[in-house]
Amino acid sequence: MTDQLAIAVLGGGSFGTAISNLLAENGHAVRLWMRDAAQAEAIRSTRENPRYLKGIKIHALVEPTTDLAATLASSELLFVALPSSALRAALAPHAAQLAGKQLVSLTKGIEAQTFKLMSEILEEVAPQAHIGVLSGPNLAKEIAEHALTATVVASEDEALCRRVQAVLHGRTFRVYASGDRFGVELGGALKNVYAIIAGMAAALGMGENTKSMLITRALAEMTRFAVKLGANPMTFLGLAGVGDLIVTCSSPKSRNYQVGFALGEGLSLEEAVARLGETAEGVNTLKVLKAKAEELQIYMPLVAGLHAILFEGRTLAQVIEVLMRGEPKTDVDFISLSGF
Ligand SMILES: NC(=O)C1=CN([C@@H]2O[C@H](COP(=O)(O)OP(=O)(O)OC[C@H]3O[C@@H](n4cnc5c(N)ncnc54)[C@H](O)[C@@H]3O)[C@@H](O)[C@H]2O)C=CC1
Ligand SMILES: O=C(CO)COP(=O)(O)O
Repeated sequence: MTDQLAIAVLGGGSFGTAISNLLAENGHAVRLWMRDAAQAEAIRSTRENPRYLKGIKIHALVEPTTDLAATLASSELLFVALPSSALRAALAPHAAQLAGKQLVSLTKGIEAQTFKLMSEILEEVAPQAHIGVLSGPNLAKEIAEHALTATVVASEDEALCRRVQAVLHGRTFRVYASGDRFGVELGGALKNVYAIIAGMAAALGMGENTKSMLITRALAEMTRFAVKLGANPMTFLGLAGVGDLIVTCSSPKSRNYQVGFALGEGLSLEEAVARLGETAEGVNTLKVLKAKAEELQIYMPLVAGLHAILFEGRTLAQVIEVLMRGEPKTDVDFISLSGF
């Protein structure tokens, strides 16, 4: 073991499990908290998480647990990999135990009622904690299979960044640091929406020019939005911006892409989400992003188009017609909008 730091991962889904394994492979004992006792018992006895990460052996240093209070009390560094819809409700009752701890959000979503990012919720719930986020092109299954991967840890707290690098950086996983927590986190949340669009385009057999146009215009759109909210546009050229956008918009392993693909095959949104049976943050993010873009009057035609298809009864053909007929624009207008 490299040191005796007490580490926990909250959330027994595919990402929480994959990150726990990386920490354990680096020599750290990890408590992996999940709410489902049967799942914890299954992991303990079979050393696999078949529901969320089939076929991956779970390291002996990963200890599944269902006791959240004890896990928080005994850990100094906590990685939070809960769905965005669950994060606040899971942690708020335990706020007192989080003071002084290092909390790193792995969750790529936006809270529906408040438009808060997950690290902002952590900050609100635990104002005395040290807060960071981890984001990048990080498909859980590939991480678990030791595909060479890079990520970004972002925080104003340099000691937190250094500690996360120390415990997670490894033979197959590079951890870069950033001071732009907001930009890194926003990139991870926004790209999920565009992955749904990319999945639809793939199901409809659209060409490579179309896929490239979609990804590039998605980057322009999400950067324009982020700049308006005060983020540094340069962050969107990094791993947590264009890096994550590329992987999620081009891989059938992405759950958001899978939802889009199912929609493109003709399934309803409810059917597509039910068939997936895992977290696809982009559906909720689409709703809140559309409302926010309208409120702030930010031009986001791809977001508006997907929203029109999923929630306003428009057909794909109608939306494509509107998008392609829109007046010609400047290519990289979003950069010139920045104050950086
Ligand atoms: N899977 C991936 O490749 C990656 C996922 N993420 C992010 O990680 C977050 C978690 O996603 P996954 O692990 O992929 O999800 P998943 O769909 O694989 O698993 C979700 C887990 O959360 C648990 N859960 C749901 N509601 C809960 C609640 N109220 N209290 C406690 N546990 C609850 C489920 O039981 C399950 O264990 C998401 O925000 C996702 O965007 C980020 C990077 C990569
Ligand atoms: O964020 C991810 C990869 O970086 C995972 O994407 P999905 O949630 O769409 O599977």
